[in-house]
Amino acid sequence: MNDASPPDATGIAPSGPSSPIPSGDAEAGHVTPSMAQFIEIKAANPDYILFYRMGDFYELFFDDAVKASRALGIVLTKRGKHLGQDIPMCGVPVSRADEYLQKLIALGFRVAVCEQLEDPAEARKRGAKAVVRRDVVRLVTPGTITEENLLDEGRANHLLAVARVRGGSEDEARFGLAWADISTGAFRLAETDRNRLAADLARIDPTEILVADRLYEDDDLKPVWRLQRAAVTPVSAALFDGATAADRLGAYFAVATVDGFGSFSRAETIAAAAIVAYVEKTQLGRRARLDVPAAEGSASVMLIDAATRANLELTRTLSGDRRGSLIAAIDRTVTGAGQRLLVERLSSPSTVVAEIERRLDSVAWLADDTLLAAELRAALQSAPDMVRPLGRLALERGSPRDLGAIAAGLAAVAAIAARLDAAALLPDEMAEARDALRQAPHDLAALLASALADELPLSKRDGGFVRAGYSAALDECRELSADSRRLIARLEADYQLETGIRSLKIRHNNVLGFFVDTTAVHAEKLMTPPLSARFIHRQTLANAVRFTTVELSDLEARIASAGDRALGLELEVFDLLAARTVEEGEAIRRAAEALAVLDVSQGFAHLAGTDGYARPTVGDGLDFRIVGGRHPVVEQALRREGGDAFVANDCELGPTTRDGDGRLVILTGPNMGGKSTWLRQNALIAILAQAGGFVPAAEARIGVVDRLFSRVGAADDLARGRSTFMVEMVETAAILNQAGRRSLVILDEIGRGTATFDGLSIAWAAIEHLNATNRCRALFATHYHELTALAERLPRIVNATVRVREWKGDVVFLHEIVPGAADRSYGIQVARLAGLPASVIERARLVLRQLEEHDRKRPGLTLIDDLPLFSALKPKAAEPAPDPKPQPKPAEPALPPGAAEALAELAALVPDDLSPREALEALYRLKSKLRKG
Ligand SMILES: Nc1ncnc2c1ncn2[C@@H]1O[C@H](COP(=O)(O)OP(=O)(O)OP(=O)(O)O)[C@@H](O)[C@H]1O
Repeated sequence: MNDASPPDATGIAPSGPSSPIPSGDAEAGHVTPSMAQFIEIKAANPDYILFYRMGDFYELFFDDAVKASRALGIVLTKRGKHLGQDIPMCGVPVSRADEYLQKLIALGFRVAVCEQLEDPAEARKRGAKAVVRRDVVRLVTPGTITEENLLDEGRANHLLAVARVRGGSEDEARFGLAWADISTGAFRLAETDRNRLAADLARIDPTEILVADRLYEDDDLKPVWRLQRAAVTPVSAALFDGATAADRLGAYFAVATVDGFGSFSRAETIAAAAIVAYVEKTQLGRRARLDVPAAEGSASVMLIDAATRANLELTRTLSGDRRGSLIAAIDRTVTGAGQRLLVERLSSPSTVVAEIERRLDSVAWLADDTLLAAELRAALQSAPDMVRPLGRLALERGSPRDLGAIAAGLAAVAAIAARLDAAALLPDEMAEARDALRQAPHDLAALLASALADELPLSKRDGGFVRAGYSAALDECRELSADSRRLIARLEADYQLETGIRSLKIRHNNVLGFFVDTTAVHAEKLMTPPLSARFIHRQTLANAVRFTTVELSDLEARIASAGDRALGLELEVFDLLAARTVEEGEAIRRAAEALAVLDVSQGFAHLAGTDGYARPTVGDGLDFRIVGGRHPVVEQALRREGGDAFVANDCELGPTTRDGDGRLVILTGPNMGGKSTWLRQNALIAILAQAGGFVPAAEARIGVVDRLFSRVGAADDLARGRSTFMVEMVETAAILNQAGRRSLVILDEIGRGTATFDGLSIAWAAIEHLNATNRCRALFATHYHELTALAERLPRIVNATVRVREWKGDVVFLHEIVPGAADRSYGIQVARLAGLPASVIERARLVLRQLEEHDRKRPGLTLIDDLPLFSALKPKAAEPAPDPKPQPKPAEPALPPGAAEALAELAALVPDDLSPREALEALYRLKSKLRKG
């Protein structure tokens, strides 16, 4: 489809006063005033695609046109020449600009919207060559959008800045993170280090990341930027200037010092100042309302690195869909704000037991009082989002519908507050929410309800949004305009009578305004005296002739002026209502947050009721005891398919002794038995519990997990030149280097991507390291049955397996996890189920029998049994102490007879002195020596 405007589609002559581009005959080297204007505006916004307003189109030129036409799939054309070269150009109609903006923003582009600031007629008054005044009115970037249709209702839109503050050495660099959602005003800060940086970015999941140029080019950080889904925007180092950061931040919030906001680290303050500077820059003087920044103690959230987050499919699946993710399975919220809060809680599960308990108390209370929960749910369903409309109103980008949303939201707030007032003894979190609802500006709600019409237009310029009866002056204007319409109807009847033309009509269009319309047959009559004195000819078409009259023109002027006046009055009412709403912004925002909290709680309570989720017990110990646990996503999928029910399974990872560390379970079992499912479900249960939700289990007791690691599934990362095995090893390295005593680690089939013995050895050593050095709670699924021997030697390691039943040579999966070790993987049976040709299966059985026979004769485990214990203890960083027990020398391999003589000759050979033929002969000689010996 060709959406690009043709070169003259603007209706403005290419070389006319409003065109920045010279016409085709412009001389090479000559720059017209209009071209100079374009170049100046573009030069001021070099990093932005410039949407250049020309009449009904936004035109794009030069490189912008090339990039955008490719990204948007619109036709690239050319318009005129600059310095002797064709100027590439494309255009998008103003009426569809949002749609194109959305696409460009989603692709990570930034757009500068440049408008005509005066009518072309105004410009012409200054002279034939005068250029229409234009300027950029808005910079649109992924992290600073506020439009409803550009935002995802259920997702926060975070703009994030990363500031680095160096300490004495490279290792000591600290990173300040500041992130804000200008559509809601949320503004947070955190400090992190190089190790945790990627995990924190994955947790916050921004849409745009700001970094200083130098950081953007930093070799150590480049891989981090490359991994982001967000647009990473390098900006001038001036935005991150440490010396002025606190003052700039204070100036944004109009306070003399930011000390009152809380204690921020230097890195956090610098990042926060970069955010406000960028917001100011992109909003061009309009002040986006942001909350006072709140520092988030990094110790208060469970850290989940990017790979784990992706593998566990928390908020989206590996293929990027919400469907099939954890959030899609457990989300029972009914509002956009509730959904956003749920995503935030799942992405950053708490590690503070008191906070988790507060949330769980609300869920438990609502799960108990199902009647109140149902009423709350119904009331929330009618509560539109208030925070984003409020943000738009504050930025003077609001519409009557935004006011309508606030009005409807406040009505829901009042209803819910009244319902909660009637409830006795609310838990703390809900009581706080109720208080915030009570303090909502209820008089504003009444004002909006009395002022706004039932049907509201998208744009305030369309008018008609003020309710009749609200403003006497407006009602008068409207009556006048309605009256005039009645007068027109009367005039039409009079003209019909006077002319005797029954078919005569008074019509209206945008070009002529009101006119008298007759068929060509009757026109002659109106064009001859005496009627011609009254009816003034305007236009002749094929079947119609159009006239005007003095009365009609007068009436038209009256209607237009009444309409203008009415619209003017409506706009005044709008400004007043918007100003009142923005004044009450704080209270509205608090009420909206309270609704989101209630929505998340009712969502979890609803889920508990429909899906049988239970309240977990979360404590400060190292417990991990799940009874009857299920996988939230797999369980629902099985239910949907209507096949077998999900088999619930227990998991015990708590310490075996009073002050001991948690356990490590080695899970062996058949392919397709349910190993991966079990591993993941236990991680998901921990996340849900610490997010403050009920969990899919009969019982769950969890000692707070501070960091969750997983190594499950594997995919090539060819873009970064990493094979599947390499990805696996990089992720395993991160776990072994970082997991601590409070962490939960799940590892699925470590080492399977390489030769059997290499893989087994790596898996073996990894388990020893987890046991002795990380000392964390861990689940380790493997097909290396040899590893189960470790459970006998290391007390914290236990074996578990998945039960199967063999039936007439087939395998039946029972999906039941039981103590013990598997002796085989049933891989061939699974391959048969998958439809491998019968001949291949038969052959595989034969090969397997032979291999097993061979293995029985030369059992490989003796070597492993001989390995020293605790070999994975961390080596001391200081000078190595002399080893008290010298390591036994590896046994010399027995050499074949004749080898010594052959080796001696080999040592004496100088390959460079030999011709190819002599070399070959030497080789034969050496071989025959070996044989003879
Ligand atoms: N507890 C369960 N109850 C019912 N069905 C289950 C259960 N666990 C797993 N399944 C079913 O079995 C399938 C295979 O499970 P899963 O991928 O966890 O097996 P696996 O042991 O990890 O297999 P492999 O070793 O081949 O990777 C799942 O897709 C699911 O349909």
